[in-house]
Amino acid sequence: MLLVVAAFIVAFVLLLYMISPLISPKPLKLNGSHVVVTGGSSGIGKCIAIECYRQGAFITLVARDEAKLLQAKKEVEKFAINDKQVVLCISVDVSSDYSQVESVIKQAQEKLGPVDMLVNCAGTSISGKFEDMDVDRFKKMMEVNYLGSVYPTRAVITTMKERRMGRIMFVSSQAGQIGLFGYTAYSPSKFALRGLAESLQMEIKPYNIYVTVAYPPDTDTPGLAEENKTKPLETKLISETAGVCQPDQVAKIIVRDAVQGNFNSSVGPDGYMLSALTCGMSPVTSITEGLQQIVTMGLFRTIALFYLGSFDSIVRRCMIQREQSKAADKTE
Ligand SMILES: NC(=O)C1=CN([C@@H]2O[C@H](COP(=O)(O)OP(=O)(O)OC[C@H]3O[C@@H](n4cnc5c(N)ncnc54)[C@H](OP(=O)(O)O)[C@@H]3O)[C@@H](O)[C@H]2O)C=CC1
Ligand SMILES: CCCCCCCCCCCCCCCC(=O)[C@@H](N)CO
Repeated sequence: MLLVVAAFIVAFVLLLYMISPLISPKPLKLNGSHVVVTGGSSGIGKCIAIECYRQGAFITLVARDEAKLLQAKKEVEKFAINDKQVVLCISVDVSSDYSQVESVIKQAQEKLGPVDMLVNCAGTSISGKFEDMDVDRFKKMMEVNYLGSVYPTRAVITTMKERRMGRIMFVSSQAGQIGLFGYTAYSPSKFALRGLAESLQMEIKPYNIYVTVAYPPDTDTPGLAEENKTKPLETKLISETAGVCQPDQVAKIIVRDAVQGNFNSSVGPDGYMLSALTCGMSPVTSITEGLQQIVTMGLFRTIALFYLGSFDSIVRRCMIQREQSKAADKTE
């Protein structure tokens, strides 16, 4: 009896692998392709641009500050692998006016050809306690991190569908998979990207366009340095769990996953567990990934309960400490 069940399971897994070419997309050739990177003048975005350039892509960097863009262009150009490659800079706010975003994308396509891969990396973060943050921060986060990804995507999608090819990448965050102390404004804007990505992927898969959502942990960038200036102690202690990564390493992983057309892109062992645990109804891009999710889900939930317990105790400890120091101040 046991043997029959085992034989069935083996046959089932073999069958899955036989149909796997139907699920796995064909890798994108970066050499000679046109990659647009929003937020390409700094941090993770700049490293993604460098990684694509090293593989022969033509790059459009999009951000607001022109001086920073020019500086980044120089850095990216050092990694040329042939003398035809070009780095184009475009200064625009991706979050404010759709018609502006549409027109700069059009300019970029006229100069470097249709966009093969769009990397939505422009974004910003703010942390703080819910009641301490200015209410307009909540709007700002949604505008930059969410609408700032909707607009460029909207501007490239029609041409991609006509060409029946392309890649769209959204840079979310581990804080887009789990809500944490201090991220009441930031996390929702990163969770929103997941909803957008899943819906869009279902629409454009028949057109051979693949969406990737990346969930990096804390990464050593100017953006993180800025965020750390006002980060609550609780947020710092909790985030330390997943450590700090280097942007070039994060970029390598993200670009590899986008090229392969993987829906999910995570960094490190915590990132891997978080992604398996929060896969929900997201699309699956390889049989191995699907099988891993099935097998590991219960185990990872068990581990997660311990993490959640330790996060709660960090929050409680910090609260008690604050109250004690407040009481001490009063008695002085
Ligand atoms: N660093 C980290 O710890 C993590 C970061 N992330 C996400 O990765 C992305 C990049 O982060 P990181 O490299 O740290 O950030 P940086 O602050 O170093 O870089 C942000 C980039 O986005 C651009 N940008 C910001 N706002 C706009 C806007 N409105 N319009 C156009 N461009 C804009 C900036 O240029 P300019 O200001 O000139 O416009 C800059 O090029 C963000 O979405 C962030 O949320 C996710 C997980 C961890
Ligand atoms: C099995 C379950 C495993 C659970 C592991 C949980 C680890 C949680 C750590 C969360 C770190 C959040 C980083 C946010 C980074 C970010 O987006 C900002 N720095 C942007 O600047």
